[in-house]
Amino acid sequence: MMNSADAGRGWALLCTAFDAPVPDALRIQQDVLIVVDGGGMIDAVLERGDPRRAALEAAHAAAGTLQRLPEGQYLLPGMVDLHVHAPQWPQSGKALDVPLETWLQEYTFPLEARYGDAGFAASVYDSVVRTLLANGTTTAMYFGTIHAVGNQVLAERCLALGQRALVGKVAMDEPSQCPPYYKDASAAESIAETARFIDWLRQHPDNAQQRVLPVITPRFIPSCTDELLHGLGDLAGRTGAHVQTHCSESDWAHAHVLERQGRTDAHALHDFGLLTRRTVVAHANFLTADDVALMARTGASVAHCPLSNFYFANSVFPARSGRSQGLGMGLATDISGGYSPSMFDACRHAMTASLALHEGVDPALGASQRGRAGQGVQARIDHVFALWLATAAGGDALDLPIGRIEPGHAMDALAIDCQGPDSNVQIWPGADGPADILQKIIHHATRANVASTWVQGECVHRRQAAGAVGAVTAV
Ligand SMILES: Nc1nc2[nH]cnc2c(=O)[nH]1
Repeated sequence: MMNSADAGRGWALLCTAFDAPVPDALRIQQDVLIVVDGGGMIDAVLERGDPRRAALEAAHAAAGTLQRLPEGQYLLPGMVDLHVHAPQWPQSGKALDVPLETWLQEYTFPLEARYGDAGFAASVYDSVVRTLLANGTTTAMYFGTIHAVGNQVLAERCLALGQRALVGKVAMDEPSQCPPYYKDASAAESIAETARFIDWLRQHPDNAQQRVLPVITPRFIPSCTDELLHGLGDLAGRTGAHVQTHCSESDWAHAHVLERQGRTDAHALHDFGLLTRRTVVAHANFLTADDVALMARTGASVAHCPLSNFYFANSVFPARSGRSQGLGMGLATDISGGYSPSMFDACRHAMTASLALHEGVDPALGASQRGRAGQGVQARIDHVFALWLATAAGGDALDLPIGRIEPGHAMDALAIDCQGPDSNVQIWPGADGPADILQKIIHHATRANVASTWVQGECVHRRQAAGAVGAVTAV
C-alpha cells in the first residue's frame, strides 16, 4: 500500500482525467493527484479533499517527481488497438477498391512476403510503432508475417520504443488459398515456429516485464489446414498464450468456412481449441446468436474494425447488441484494411457505423425497413461508448490491467492538448464543461493533440514542437 515514503520511487501527476470504465459511463476525475509506483502502476488517484494528498504531493514535489499537466491538457487512458497488420503499413491508404479475397491475393500477400528481409522489416516496423505511439496507441495487438526474422524485428522495435504489444507469427499453410511464395512449409513447421517464437519472446532479455507478449495467430480458417488449426489450438492450451485470428468477416469468408467446415467460424475455432479467454477475433460481423453465446461463454472477444468493415465486410458489426448479450469486444484500426492509424478515427468510425446500422442507409426503403431502429432495436453508440471500446474494453479483451485511470491499472495514458497550434479541438470557456470537452476530444482529436504518451509509467512519446513550415518562395 502506498505511503509518503513511496515518493522516493515512482512519480505523481496533477491533472484532470477522463475515462469510461464501463460502457455509457463517463468518469471525470477533476484536479486529481495520480500516484504512480516504481513499477509504473497507478497506486492512487486522490481528489482535492483526500487527507493523504497534501503529504504525498509535498513529498513528490521535494523529490522532483511531481508533474502537472499544463492548462488545456487532459489525461485519457492509452488507446488499445486490438487488430493491426504491421507489415501492411506501406500499403495503408491504397488498394482499397477490390474485395477482400482479391485484395489479399493481389496486394497483401506480395507485400507481406517481403518480411524475410530484416532491413525492410526494420524500416517499416520502426515507422508503424512510432506512428501509433504518436497517435496515442499504448497497446497494439499485431499480426506479423510468416517470417521468424521479421517477427523478431517487430517485437524488438516494440520493446525498444516502449509500446505495449502483442505480436503474432502468422500461420498459413492451406495450398489452395496461400500462394507458393507466401506460405508455411507445412503445418508441423508452422506450429514449431510459433512455439519457438513464444519461447523466444517470453525469454527475451529486454522483456522482463513481459510488456510484449506472443500471440498464436492462424490467419483465418480459409488459409489454414485443419491439421494446423488443431496444432495451434493444442499450443494455446499448453502455453496459455493469447490467440488472434479473423472470424466471419465478409460474406465470402463466412460462406467459405461454412462450406468447408459445415459449421460457423466461431464453432470451428472453438472445436480446434482456439476460442479462449485470451482470444481476440477480428470483425465477427456475421456471428449467429449461437456464436455470440458461445463466445460470451468462453470469454473470447471481438476486435471491432469499423473502417475496414465498410470496405471488406459487407456489413456493420452490431457492437451495442453484442455488448448487451455479454460479448467481449474492443476497437481496432485494422491497418491496412482500415487506412487510418488513429484510434480517435476508429472511435468516430465506430459511431458513424452504428448510426448507419441504426437508421439504415438506403433512402429507397421506408423508414421501418431501413435500419434496426425500424425494428425497435437500438444499435447506436455514442462517444462515451466509443471511448470505453477503445480503452477499458480493449484491456478487458486482452485480460490486462490497462484502459482505466484507477488504482491497480498500469499507467498507460496520454495527454491531450486542446490548445496546441494545430488543434481542431476548440474549447469555449464558459460554454464547454468537462463532459463537453471530452466529447469534443473524441470527435476532433488528431495526432496533433497527443502531447505525451506513457506506457507502464514511462514516457514513450512527446510531441515535437511544431516545426517551421517551409515558406513558398518565388522562382
Ligand atoms: N481485413 C483483413 N481480413 C483478412 N482476412 C485474412 N487476412 C486478412 C487481412 O489481412 N485483413
